[in-house]
Order: sequence, then structure tokens, then C-alpha cells
Amino acid sequence: MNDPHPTELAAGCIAAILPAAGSGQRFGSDRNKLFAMLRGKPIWFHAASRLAARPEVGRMVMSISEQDEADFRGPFAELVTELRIELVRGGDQRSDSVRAGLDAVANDKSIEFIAIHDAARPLVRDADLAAVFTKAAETGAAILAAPVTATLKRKLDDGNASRTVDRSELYSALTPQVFRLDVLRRAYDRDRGRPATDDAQLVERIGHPVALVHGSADNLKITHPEDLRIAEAILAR
Ligand SMILES: Nc1ccn([C@@H]2O[C@H](COP(=O)(O)OP(=O)(O)OP(=O)(O)O)[C@@H](O)[C@H]2O)c(=O)n1
Ligand SMILES: C[C@](O)(CO)[C@H](O)COP(=O)(O)O
Repeated sequence: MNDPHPTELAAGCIAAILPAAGSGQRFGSDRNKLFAMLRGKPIWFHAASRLAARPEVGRMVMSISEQDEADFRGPFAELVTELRIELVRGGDQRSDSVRAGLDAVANDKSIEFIAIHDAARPLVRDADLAAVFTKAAETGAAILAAPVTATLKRKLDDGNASRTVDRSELYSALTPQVFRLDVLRRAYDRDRGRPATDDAQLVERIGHPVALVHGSADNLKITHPEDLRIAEAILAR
């Protein structure tokens, strides 16, 4: 049941970290996929502006690659300033990029929570942001997640056989993933570099439960070129 008295988050108590230092291999462009334009603005700007619009978000930190620095400090500089984004250097793995953002805010006494949001997810809904922020305030760790709707198969042998997987308790993890600062700091301090494709996995490893908050399926991650066309169609509604 939804808590009739959700925990209120103080204005400015969240630092948003946007990992934007990936190589976009699956997108197949010679530039960062986050520079692709969506209704006149780059993908990263759509993602960042939705977080920046929330009153709970007091700091915006984006992890960028060395090769993209000239773009963010040149043609994109006005947009970066408009959203008061602090740029930090990302790393080889997504978690290295998140850690760089975490290090930038770790000693800021005004920050109680960290919201990590893929800069590749331009369509996150404001209502979903409010819901995952509220749940994180209640539990210390919460992520947006969408129930799996397709029938899932596990590949057997070389793919010439398969088995159906029970999907009844399965969700696709989305972002933002929101954690109390001390929880995420502890998870990253304990991280010994084992692969992790999201931050919730690191928090699970220190034994802290991570709550799932129903997220809209249109909070898609721009991964392949066709995802951009889907995003354009959604915004054109
Ligand atoms: N070392 C990395 C890898 C990924 N990311 C960011 O994490 C988000 C989700 O990653 P993904 O969609 O996989 O982006 P890429 O890693 O760039 O894509 P690919 O796996 O196709 O190369 C993206 O905003 C990406 O820029 C990052 O900041 N640092
Ligand atoms: C964090 C994430 O978006 C949750 O689904 C996903 O794990 C990112 O994976 P990627 O391979 O870095 O895109």
C-alpha cells in the first residue's frame, strides 16, 4: 500500500549524477550517442533537464569522457550552464563514471541522497521521479523498474533450443536509481571492481535492500539507432 504520509524530501537534498562518458558502441555513431538531437536538443540535455526541474535536486553532476570535453565546454557550454551542471571525468566502466560523480559531492553536507540517472534516458517522467525519490526517502535505496511484459526465453546450447523463464517476479531496471549518500558511499567503498551494470547491484552486495518503484516503459535508454526514432515518436504525441 502507498504510505498515506510519504516522507518529505527537503529541497536541494539530492545530488543527481548523470553518467555520460560511454562510447555508444551499440548506437554505431562516430560521436557520442548522447549528442544526437531530439526535438532540437541533445539527448543528454533532455535527461538532465528533467532531473534539474525537480526541487529536491540541489546539484547536477555529469560524468563525461576526455574526448567529449571540448564539446561540453564549447558548443554545449550554454546548455551546461543553463542546468548548472558540474562536469567530472568519467571512466572506463559505468561504475567508474558514477564514482567520479560521487566523489564530487561526497563532502557536501547539504546532500542526503544521490540519484543516478543515465544521460541516455531522455524521457523519464516527472511523476516517476517523484515516486522513486519518495520511496528512497523511506527505504534508503529505491530504483525505477518496469515489469517484464514479453515472454522470456533462456538460450540453450548454441541457440537451437530454449526454455521459457518465469517472468512473474522479473523487472527491467531503469534509472534514476536513488540511494542515501551513506549507503551508496559504503557500496562504492566496498566495491572491488566486480562487474556491475547498475548501481543497485553494488548496494545489494553490501546487504542493503533495494526497493522497486514501478517506472514507465517509455523511460527508454537510447542504446540502438531505432531507440532514437521511438523517442521522437513518443515526444511527437
Ligand atoms: N564507462 C561508461 C559507460 C557508460 N556510461 C554511461 O552510462 C549510460 C548507460 O550506458 P550505455 O547505454 O551502455 O551507454 P554506452 O556504454 O555508451 O553504450 P554501449 O554499451 O553501446 O557502448 C550512458 O549514459 C553512458 O554514457 C558512462 O558514463 N561511462
Ligand atoms: C543502469 C541501467 O540503465 C539499468 O537498466 C543499465 O544497467 C545500463 O546498462 P548499460 O549496458 O550501461 O547501458
